[in-house]
Amino acid sequence: MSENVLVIKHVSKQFGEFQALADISMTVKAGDIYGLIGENGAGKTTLMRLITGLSHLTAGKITLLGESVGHYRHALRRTGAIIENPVAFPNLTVNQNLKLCAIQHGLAEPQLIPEALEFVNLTAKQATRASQLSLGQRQRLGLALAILPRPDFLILDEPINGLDPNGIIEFRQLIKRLNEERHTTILMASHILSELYQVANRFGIIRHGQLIKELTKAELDVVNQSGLEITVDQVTLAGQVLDREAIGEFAILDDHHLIIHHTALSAAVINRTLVENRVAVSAVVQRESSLEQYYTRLIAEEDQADVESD
Ligand SMILES: Nc1ncnc2c1ncn2[C@@H]1O[C@H](COP(=O)(O)OP(=O)(O)OP(=O)(O)O)[C@@H](O)[C@H]1O
Repeated sequence: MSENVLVIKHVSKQFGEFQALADISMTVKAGDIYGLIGENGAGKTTLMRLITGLSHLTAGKITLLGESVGHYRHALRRTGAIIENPVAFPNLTVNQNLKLCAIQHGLAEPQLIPEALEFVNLTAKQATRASQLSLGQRQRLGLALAILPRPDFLILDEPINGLDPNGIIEFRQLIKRLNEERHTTILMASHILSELYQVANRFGIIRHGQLIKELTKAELDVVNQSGLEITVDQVTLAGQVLDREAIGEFAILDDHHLIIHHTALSAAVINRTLVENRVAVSAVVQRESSLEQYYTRLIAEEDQADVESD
């Protein structure tokens, strides 16, 4: 697979007089879980509809799996999508829905249906009508339909909307497994930023139809000063030890605190390394990043800039 699964260049979308998307450029790389963030009406669904050819571009270019939108030959067959609502037919059973989907995609491999059912944990419900499933089960059926052809790329618009806490955790695990076990690249929009933070490795923030920020999870962690915060007696010496031992990326916060943003080592190993090198460590605390905090701050700054330019 080429390194870039999706390349969006200078894309705009106009509905009559209304500009829903303005000059969006972004790239989703193979293996990414790309989190798309934005308030209601920002343009996330519109962008997803353009990518899947459900709606036409006003300007710009979209390349999906090496093919240009409007000229897709194989790209859509290699892409699964849940946009707006799950697509199951309510009066058909779970199994019938999957069979119909297999026929629509021209899929002959008999193992694909049991495999998709098992993946989303719906095997026991295969004879149940879609209308009789719980919301969480319906969302999982939607996912089973989207992953049935074993797509390379998956587009999910608000997949966890309305799910209870257990449903959200289950869905998160499914997304991670798809990405890790099947190497599926995923573009996912969600308003539940704490969830998005836990699954995505890159984020794009859309506001009023414009992509105002794109950043990796690692960049977010640095901006938010999240990671392992360590309290020491001599911060300069501790910094030298971390450097010498190549512990990971870190920043000195003040005379007694430093924060390690990324490391492959456990807190216990880092603690021992510092102590063995004559640094007294009095606390090691994991500081969590908050995507929500970052997003709220960014939007407030943009709103302020808008007011000042008026
Ligand atoms: N077919 C259409 N005709 C006119 N305007 C539209 C159409 N589809 C979307 N819009 C407008 O485009 C803007 C972007 O809508 P979109 O559904 O993409 O937002 P969103 O970011 O997905 O929002 P939400 O988080 O509420 O799903 C909205 O102002 C919406 O009213």
